[in-house]
Amino acid sequence: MKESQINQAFEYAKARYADLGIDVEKAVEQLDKLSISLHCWQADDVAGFENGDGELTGGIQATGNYPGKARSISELRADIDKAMSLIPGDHRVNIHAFYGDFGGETVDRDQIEPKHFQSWIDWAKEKNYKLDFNCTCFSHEKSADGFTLSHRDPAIRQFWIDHVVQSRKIAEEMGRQLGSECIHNIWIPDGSKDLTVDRLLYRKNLKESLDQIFEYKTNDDYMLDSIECKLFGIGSESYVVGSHEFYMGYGVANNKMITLDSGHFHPTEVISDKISSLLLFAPEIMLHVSRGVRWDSDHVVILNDELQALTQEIIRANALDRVHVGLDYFDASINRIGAYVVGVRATQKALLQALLEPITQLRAYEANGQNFERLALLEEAKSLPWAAVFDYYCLKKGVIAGEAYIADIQQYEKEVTSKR
Ligand SMILES: C[C@H](O)[C@H](O)[C@@H](O)C(=O)CO
Ligand SMILES: [Mn+2]
Repeated sequence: MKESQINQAFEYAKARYADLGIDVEKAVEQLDKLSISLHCWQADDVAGFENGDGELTGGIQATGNYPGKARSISELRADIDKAMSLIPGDHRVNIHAFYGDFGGETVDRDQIEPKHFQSWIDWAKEKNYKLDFNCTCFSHEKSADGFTLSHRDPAIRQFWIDHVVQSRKIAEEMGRQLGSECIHNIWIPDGSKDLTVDRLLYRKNLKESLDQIFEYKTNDDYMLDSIECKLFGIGSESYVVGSHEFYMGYGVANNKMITLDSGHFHPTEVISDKISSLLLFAPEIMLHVSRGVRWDSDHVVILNDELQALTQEIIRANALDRVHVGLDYFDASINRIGAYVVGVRATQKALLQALLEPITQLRAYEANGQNFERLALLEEAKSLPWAAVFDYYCLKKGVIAGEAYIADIQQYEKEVTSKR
């Protein structure tokens, strides 16, 4: 796309949106302030760097064997840098605890410390990224029977409690050094393949473990806690301890942020409609935007109806300061850098569309009971020239606009990832 074409299309878009009373420049400014948290685990199929051949467990699976996955911290960082170069704006990187820089040492999960993540912090500082963090309660011998923080054995529970406390300290240090609150997310795989009779016992254990974890007080200026539910996993089809009701109850009772992962609910259940409810009861929301296809399959995020509904709900609720947008998928069947870029750009496009929505008029129609008019304008808004505004935003940020980024990723594949 030629620069002149982009500018010309933008001028038309600006005028078209102005007809509807929408300030396109303001929407671009707002979009530019929206940081998306890029999950580090797409680049290496959730392998981590504790030990090279560790099996991925916890009921999640990265399917596919596309060549070129990152095999080391430096390869992973280079891939993220490449993806970031094709995404307009300043963003965050979301790291799991088993991605520590352990320098060849064996450091068990309950022993991890901020020093094992200093090189991540230094890299983030240099590249102007902010960081988010997660404890890793899977892919470990002490989670092999499917239970961690809710385990029947108090010694195993204590091991995972210690791990999560250490992880929260690391998150706090990341936030302190980078000057931006690091969100620490707790997701655990605990659950059973088949009918479980002592459901209350495990949930009681989990509640007590969380209480103990949060007894360690962190500085809210540096880190924020979030808790993530799930409906089922592979091998935990019948029972998951940390269900939606469990964490919603815990979060509301204890003033904790709730993480909503689009893949963690019934196949036809959407998270977009949960936002306006949760905002009334929970302090903040973290989103793990994913795309489940038939199950929590973690497909690459695309600009589909649910992504649009999700961003509309955030913008309509004026909740950009309380809803944090992160991605969570791991597709090992396609170019992994491409997977990042497609997912983040789709999320940005959805946010932009939502920012450009003729909301004042839509609200007026709704208040007057003019439901045909509301429906018609919602339909018309879908084909307004928002794509021209996104191309302009890319141009303004010095990032390739349109599909031309495909060739750039192909080049990186030829020169870098195909040689791994
Ligand atoms: C790597 C995990 O997928 C991630 O931490 C967690 O958020 C999840 O969604 C598990 O299904
Ligand atoms: Mn998730």
